[in-house]
Amino acid sequence: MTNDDLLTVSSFSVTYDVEPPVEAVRDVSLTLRRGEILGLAGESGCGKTTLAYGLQRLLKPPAVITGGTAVFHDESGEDIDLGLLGEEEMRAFRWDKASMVFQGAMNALNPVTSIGRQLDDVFTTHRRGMSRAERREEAGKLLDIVGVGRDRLKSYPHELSGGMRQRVMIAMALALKPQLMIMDEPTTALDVLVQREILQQISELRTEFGFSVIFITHDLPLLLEISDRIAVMRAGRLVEIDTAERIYRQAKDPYTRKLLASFPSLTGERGDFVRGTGAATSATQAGVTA
Ligand SMILES: Nc1ncnc2c1ncn2[C@@H]1O[C@H](COP(=O)(O)OP(=O)(O)OP(=O)(O)O)[C@@H](O)[C@H]1O
Repeated sequence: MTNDDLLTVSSFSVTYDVEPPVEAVRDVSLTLRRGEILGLAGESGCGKTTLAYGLQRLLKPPAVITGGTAVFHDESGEDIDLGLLGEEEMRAFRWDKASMVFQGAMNALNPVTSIGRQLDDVFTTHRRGMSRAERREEAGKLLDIVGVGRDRLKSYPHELSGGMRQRVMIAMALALKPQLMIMDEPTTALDVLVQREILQQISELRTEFGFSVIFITHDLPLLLEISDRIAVMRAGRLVEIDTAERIYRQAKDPYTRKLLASFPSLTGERGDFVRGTGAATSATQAGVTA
């Protein structure tokens, strides 16, 4: 392990204790680096969501973590074994150090409270020392950062489009400057253009703020665009983990190659996969996407 690592997952396993039991995550080991976007790919049902929720200790019965560890290497230098945190500590950890944006999160906003107030609540609960003016300033700044704009502080969720509401959720996830953001299909419900814009922004934000992202989707072309590395899961197991470029050009595992081949947009001309600082744009221009 080096200082560049943020999270070390070792032999992590989760079973749904139903009849017959479902071994949803089997013996998964991986290391997440500080500041990287790690894409988690694989067909529906391969265990992506279960792994993400398991790491955040958000699973409910009948799910049981049957083995393994997840250790968070905090920027303070402290190593935090997530399995050893109590419920309260884990809740604080989730806001403070590792936030989550899930599919349909935009519908999780409170419909009868303005978005400014909802952002304010995050600070009132978790940053008790902040003054009212500071909270307001910070909430406005966050709305600017995610492209909603501080003039929307007084808006209610129903006054915003789906894309705007999802951006608000991303602002909330960013509010306490976490070191990790786990995003589970955060943009699938949105229009493709809006989706791209938001992802582009997340990529820029992580460069600015230095947080890591675990990004889950079964949209492999999209992952190839935005991820630094991609982890491929199949039937609960991690079959391959490598840079997006190597996954695209020379995937080692036959299943990864099969998965790539199932996206018509990726099977045409090879060799035109370009990545730069504006990864999403360059890859799109290179014709990698659908
Ligand atoms: N509450 C549950 N009870 C029993 N089995 C479950 C439960 N939740 C999920 N599973 C099973 O666990 C396995 C992994 O599911 P999971 O949702 O983690 O996969 P996924 O890769 O995230 O799929 P998707 O992309 O469709 O969300 C699947 O076989 C699923 O049927």
